[in-house]
Amino acid sequence: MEHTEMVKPETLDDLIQILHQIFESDSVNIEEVQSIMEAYESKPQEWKKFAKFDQYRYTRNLIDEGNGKFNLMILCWGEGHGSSIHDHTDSHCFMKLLQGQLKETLFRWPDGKTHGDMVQKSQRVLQENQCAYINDSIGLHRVENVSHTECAASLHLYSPPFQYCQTFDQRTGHKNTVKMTFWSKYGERTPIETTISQENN
Ligand SMILES: N[C@@H](CS(=O)O)C(=O)O
Ligand SMILES: [Fe+2]
Repeated sequence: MEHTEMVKPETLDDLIQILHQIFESDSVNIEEVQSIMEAYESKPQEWKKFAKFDQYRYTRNLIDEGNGKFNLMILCWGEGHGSSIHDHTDSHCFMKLLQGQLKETLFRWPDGKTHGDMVQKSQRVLQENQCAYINDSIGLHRVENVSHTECAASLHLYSPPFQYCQTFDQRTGHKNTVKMTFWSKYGERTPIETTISQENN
């Protein structure tokens, strides 16, 4: 078994550098990535240049393209913002809380036969610095900042990177394919004309 030394990332730059090393290998060790991301202690001054909020919905802000192996981004959740129920296009999804709290609700994939409400599997509240993991074999999820007074920020790593996902109607299980866009890249707001496509919320 390949063995990578578990070093604690002292800064966000450190974390990014370690992630680059880990993803040089063709196989992803889920526990390793999860514990490295969890070990980074969030310091807002290191990531605030990427964290751009919108009044109306959560934003996706690209930080790093991981040599084509992964996309690393900060998602910014205003008070009451949430995602739709969605899948992760057969990728690994790691999600680390940088600030605030997020409620994650897991759902079963609709089986195409039964009608009506989608089946909820579990629910949890993710705390600062915690790192969650999901993929399509675990299920679907919805993520929400249920606070009416605090915003939240989360660091997401997707491998391999993807641009489209499926969203689901909780009442019927019907699905739609949506293009996911970036509100900003490398700290710069994405030009308006490229953000006209539908977003995942
Ligand atoms: N997977 C979602 C965020 S979340 O709700 O996990 C996205 O990338 O936009
Ligand atoms: Fe997600």
